[in-house]
Amino acid sequence: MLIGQQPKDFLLSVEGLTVSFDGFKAVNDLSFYVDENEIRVIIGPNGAGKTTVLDLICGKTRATSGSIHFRDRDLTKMRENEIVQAGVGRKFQTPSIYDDLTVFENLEISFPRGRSVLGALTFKRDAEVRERVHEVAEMIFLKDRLAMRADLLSHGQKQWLEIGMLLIQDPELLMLDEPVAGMSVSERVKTAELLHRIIEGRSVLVIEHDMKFVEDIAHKVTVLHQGQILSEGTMDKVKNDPKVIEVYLGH
Ligand SMILES: Nc1ncnc2c1ncn2[C@@H]1O[C@H](COP(=O)(O)OP(=O)(O)OP(=O)(O)O)[C@@H](O)[C@H]1O
Repeated sequence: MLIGQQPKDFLLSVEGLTVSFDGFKAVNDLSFYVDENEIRVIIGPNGAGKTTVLDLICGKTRATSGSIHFRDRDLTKMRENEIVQAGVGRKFQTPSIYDDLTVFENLEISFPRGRSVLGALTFKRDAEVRERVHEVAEMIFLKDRLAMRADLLSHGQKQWLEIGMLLIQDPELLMLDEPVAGMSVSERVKTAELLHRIIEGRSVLVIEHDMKFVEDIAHKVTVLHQGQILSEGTMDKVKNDPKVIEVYLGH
């Protein structure tokens, strides 16, 4: 085999992706590729198609044409629950946690069922779940809040808890829609730290408007405009791109 002639192994390959709503192409022949262990941020003006791209990847919206390969599986041919099982986790803007359960319980119920070897003893599974809950709680800065009811957490802590509920399922691709909206400055800094921690063994795809946060987390930025890529590359490259300044950053 010749070096340099093999296709690169991307975690996610989006190719020629298009979706039309009554003839309006919200996403129009879009192609982009996400590496393993990459934090990719999608930015762009309102209505650019950012949320629709995440909806297409998680199977909430069906593509009109194109493909979304997650390793070797085409997500456009799979149902939402199959996509979750394949290792794609998605967090929406509003946290969907169980307010009347504790932090521990919220994490515990998110642990995937039936992952242990069939016939494993219950106490063994319980120990495994407990260990994983503690591991994740530590990661999301909530290890001292395990016994607290979720509704007593701050807005930022609720967002972290929901990220934790996804992390406990160990997705290979985690998608987050405006994760720091409504957070304090210190919570934003900690969220950036959290994302850098969790990319070991996974990639993260984030939609974000807060440019300081984007600068802190993005390995690569994709700028969308009218369902197409306007610019792509490092934050430094895109923020100095005259096209991006004209349609987005200059406003
Ligand atoms: N189910 C739908 N039916 C019809 N039009 C839709 C549908 N979903 C999205 N759109 C349209 O597609 C376009 C892209 O919307 P989308 O929400 O993806 O943009 P966005 O970049 O996420 O914007 P924002 O930053 O405001 O969240 C918009 O014009 C929107 O009105």
